Amino acid sequence: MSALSFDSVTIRLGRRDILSAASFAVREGEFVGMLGANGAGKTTLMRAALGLVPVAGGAIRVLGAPATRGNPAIGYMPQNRGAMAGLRLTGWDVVASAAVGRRFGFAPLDRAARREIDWALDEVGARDLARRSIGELSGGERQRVLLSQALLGRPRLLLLDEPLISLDPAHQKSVVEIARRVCDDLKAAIVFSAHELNPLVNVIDRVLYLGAGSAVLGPVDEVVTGPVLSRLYGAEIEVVRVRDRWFVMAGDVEVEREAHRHDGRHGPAHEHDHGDAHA
Ligand SMILES: Nc1ncnc2c1ncn2[C@@H]1O[C@H](COP(=O)(O)OP(=O)(O)OP(=O)(O)O)[C@@H](O)[C@H]1O
Repeated sequence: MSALSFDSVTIRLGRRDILSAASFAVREGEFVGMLGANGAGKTTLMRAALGLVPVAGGAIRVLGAPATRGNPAIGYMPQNRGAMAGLRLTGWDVVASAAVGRRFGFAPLDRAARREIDWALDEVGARDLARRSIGELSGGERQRVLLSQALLGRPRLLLLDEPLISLDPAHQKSVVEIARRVCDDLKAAIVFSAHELNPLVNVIDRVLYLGAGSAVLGPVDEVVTGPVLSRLYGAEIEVVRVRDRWFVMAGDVEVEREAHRHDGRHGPAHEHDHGDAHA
């Protein structure tokens, strides 16, 4: 059984096919890095797995069952673009708000629920951080707290939407390493979207690349190649590897780096800030 499978899935938004008869299967317990140009459909793919975006054709299955809303087997960390900067709630309260809303009705948290929240915070090394207000944490610290929110209920599939946004390299490294540890500890499959391969390349099991309506999943050295990426980007791409760093080049432009630079990541929250961490 796969953790997440897309079987000939077409997703149409407006007049555009974001995915066009795309097929791939994420194995149970594997860590998949998801890449693709801005607008390739990474967020849409996650929202479709959550049952929030209808498919125009094909079938999505999560752990063998059709994708539906509110699936407790999925932990979801939506994109966060800084909307929490002014928030005075503690990290613990933010994580608890998911527990209250999602799994325990609106009753006060009982001891088991509180233990689960503490466990999730420990899992990402954020129990102490969570005593502080979420608005005063650094971007990397905040991402760890938000990641713990997605762990409540010990899901078998984690969908993490761009956890590295706006983080410096040191924080990127710590978030990626924590995700790897969570993957191993929980034996959960992870789909982790990102704009650049390099922060992920040494920890992921396989890579899922989106583009031109297609999705290609496989080992990094089979997917991140000139021919495959030229098809997905619809442009002549050359992949250059220097020791353990990968450079995806269109002529003399480094594609992933340019996309990141021009996508307004450092500005205020925008339409992607769905603000809803519930599956
Ligand atoms: N409700 C909608 N109606 C029409 N088009 C939409 C809708 N939602 C998203 N889109 C478009 O679908 C495409 C895929 O968007 P999506 O957010 O999934 O891409 P992404 O790969 O996550 O991009 P980014 O890397 O910029 O976050 C984009 O062109 C987006 O503008």
